[in-house]
Amino acid sequence: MGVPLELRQKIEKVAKEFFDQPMEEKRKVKRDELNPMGYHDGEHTKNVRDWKEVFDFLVVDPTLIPASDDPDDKELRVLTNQWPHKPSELRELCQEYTRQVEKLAFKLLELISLSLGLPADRLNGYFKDQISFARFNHYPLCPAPHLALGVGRHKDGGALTILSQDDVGGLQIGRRSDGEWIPVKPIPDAFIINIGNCMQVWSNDLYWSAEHRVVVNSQRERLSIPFFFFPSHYVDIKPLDELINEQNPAKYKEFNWGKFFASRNRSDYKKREGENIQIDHFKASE
Ligand SMILES: O=C(O)CCC(=O)C(=O)O
Ligand SMILES: [Fe+2]
Repeated sequence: MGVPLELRQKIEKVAKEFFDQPMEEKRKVKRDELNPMGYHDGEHTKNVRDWKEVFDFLVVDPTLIPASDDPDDKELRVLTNQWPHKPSELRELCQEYTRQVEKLAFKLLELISLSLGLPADRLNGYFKDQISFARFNHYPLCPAPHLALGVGRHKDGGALTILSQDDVGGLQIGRRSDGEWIPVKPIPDAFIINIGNCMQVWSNDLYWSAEHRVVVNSQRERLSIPFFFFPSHYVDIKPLDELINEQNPAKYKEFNWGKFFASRNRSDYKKREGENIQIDHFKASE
């Protein structure tokens, strides 16, 4: 149940070719405030600009998400993919890649359910209208790496992230006990699996969403391809009933996934005042 190695090699190659094009070409699929899919060269994590450029594409096209993070706003927004003409094989490779990685994502979801003592398909229904997407991350050479980050510290929002990275390195994970940054060594042809916020909440902290960040360097540019496995927008996320009882009460209050996503996406897009929303906002009070 793996993703064919040849497909991974092909998608890495085509991602590099895409970023190697002149800015003029990449801007043709630039994302904007209404459509967050496509090319972007100035993401913000927690309001700090990242040293990278990205290309985002949905697994399901079109995908519906809430139009805003306002809980009273029932309006939905349609997201669609923006495919560049060049490289010409990019679109088909991206579609084949997400098909294959999605299978792996469901397999992992089922294994995690089993590991929690639940039926294998316990979580599958939450992904009926999944809003998953994949991303090419390109981290260019940075002349002053100590002054920048590829991606600032954050936790992934969804259920799982399936991350493919090249051999350059730069991903670091915050150790849970003391927060020390530990480099994640690239292992050839292996995926890195991140637990996201939704899984942490469903499992009532049995699974932990690790904080991570990406450092950059002045020697070699880097490419990574995360697949963000995200539930349907209308799913309300809370600790699973089967996992809580009087001795082990729910550690989180229920929250709506689509609204959480909309609020994170908004604050990722433009610098705005204050911190963006974190899972700790939904911690149940003791
Ligand atoms: O580039 C990486 O290794 C990780 C990127 C990341 O954390 C993200 O896109 O959420
Ligand atoms: Fe991440």
